[in-house]
Amino acid sequence: MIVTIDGVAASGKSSVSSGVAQALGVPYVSSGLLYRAATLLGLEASLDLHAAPGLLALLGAHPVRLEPLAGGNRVWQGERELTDDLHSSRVDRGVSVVAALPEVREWVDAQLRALPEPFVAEGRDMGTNVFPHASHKFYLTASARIRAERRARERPEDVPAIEAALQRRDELDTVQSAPAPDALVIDTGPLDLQGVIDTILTRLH
Ligand SMILES: Nc1ncnc2c1ncn2[C@@H]1O[C@H](COP(=O)(O)OP(=O)(O)OP(=O)(O)O)[C@@H](O)[C@H]1O
Ligand SMILES: Nc1ccn([C@H]2C[C@H](O)[C@@H](COP(=O)(O)O)O2)c(=O)n1
Repeated sequence: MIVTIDGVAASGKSSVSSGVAQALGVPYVSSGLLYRAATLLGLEASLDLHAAPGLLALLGAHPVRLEPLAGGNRVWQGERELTDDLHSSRVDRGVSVVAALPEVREWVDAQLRALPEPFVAEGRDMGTNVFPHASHKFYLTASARIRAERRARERPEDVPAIEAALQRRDELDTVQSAPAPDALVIDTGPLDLQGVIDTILTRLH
């Protein structure tokens, strides 16, 4: 069984996927972390993030591994854990560029499709491109302002600045971020986190 949870930036994908996965007793897979890892490593190596060959050579020479767990994902490059370095504003600024590269998307998709079922997969195109035959598909939305207010509780930045950054990322990610025609679209604005999780669990039972 594969459950896909897609949505725009900061819509709650990771938090909701973790809650659903824990309730189901299965791992959840955060596809965005692989794009973030490629971005971080490219930045650290001072590579041109627009150029796929250098990024893929780097990823091939030092493979990145996603460890999906129900409570959260951990990302490794050899013995080095990258997880805590993947949600910086610096990575946020570069990741859409990396995620726009077809070769990098193929690299991510190959890793995701190799994972053993069952799991919950979250991202932008899990229900459309990566797992079109998933048994249950969901798509999370909320206004940019609501998403920014939620993110502001995590990061010491002001809400208008976060809102503008989220809107920029929404625009940059538009191509791969459309909901699957058979996905249930959930406006999370009126719901708290547990409310979104419960909405999904109700549909799964
Ligand atoms: N329905 C909700 N009500 C209140 N807070 C929420 C809700 N959903 C998520 N949050 C909070 O909003 C913040 C962003 O959520 P989360 O990181 O899961 O989003 P995301 O879509 O995975 O983000 P990104 O696209 O950056 O990976 C977190 O602090 C999370 O706890
Ligand atoms: N399946 C996916 C997952 C993520 N991306 C892009 C879009 C984001 O800009 C970036 C990081 O994702 P996040 O951690 O914010 O969910 O990666 C994508 O194109 N496809």
